[in-house]
Amino acid sequence: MSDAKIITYEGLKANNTKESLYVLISQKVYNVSQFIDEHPGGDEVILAETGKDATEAFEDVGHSDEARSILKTLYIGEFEKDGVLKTKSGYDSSSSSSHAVNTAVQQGSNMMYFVPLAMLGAYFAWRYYSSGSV
Ligand code: HEM
Repeated sequence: MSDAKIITYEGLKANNTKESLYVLISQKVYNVSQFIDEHPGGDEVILAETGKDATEAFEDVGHSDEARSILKTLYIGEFEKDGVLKTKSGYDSSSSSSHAVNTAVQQGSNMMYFVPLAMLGAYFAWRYYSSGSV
């Protein structure tokens, strides 16, 4: 892909009109202007990601292979290698917020152990009491 068009951070930000709406997914840039009206998930969710790195938003939804093949038809070019989005401090704040998400997920998985254990405990307590009374 040596002849791929390179889109800079500024280019990504500048193409934010109805005619050319660029989103960044996995270091590739896509023009979604023709697609947003047809998006099954609605235009707002994509509009919220234009000019930004939409990789997480796109992957979190668990888009189908069909969605990925549509994506290919919208391809514009590659995002500049050390694009500001990856290195600028502005990006750090979003990565620290994703750290918060990771922590929440870890806490969530602790709960995943706790809840079945609590239910098991409740079950044995119930068995203990009900066997005593019968
Ligand atoms: C620009 C690239 C995108 C393409 C080509 C695309 C394509 C699609 C397609 C084809 C579907 C139907 C279900 C499927 O096949 O997976 C879908 C659903 C959906 N998309 Fe996207 N999408 C894009 C970006 C996004 C972004 C950035 C978000 C942000 C959160 C998003 C949120 C959703 C949601 C929530 C649904 C589920 C809608 C529902 O089932 O009610 N999509 N998308």
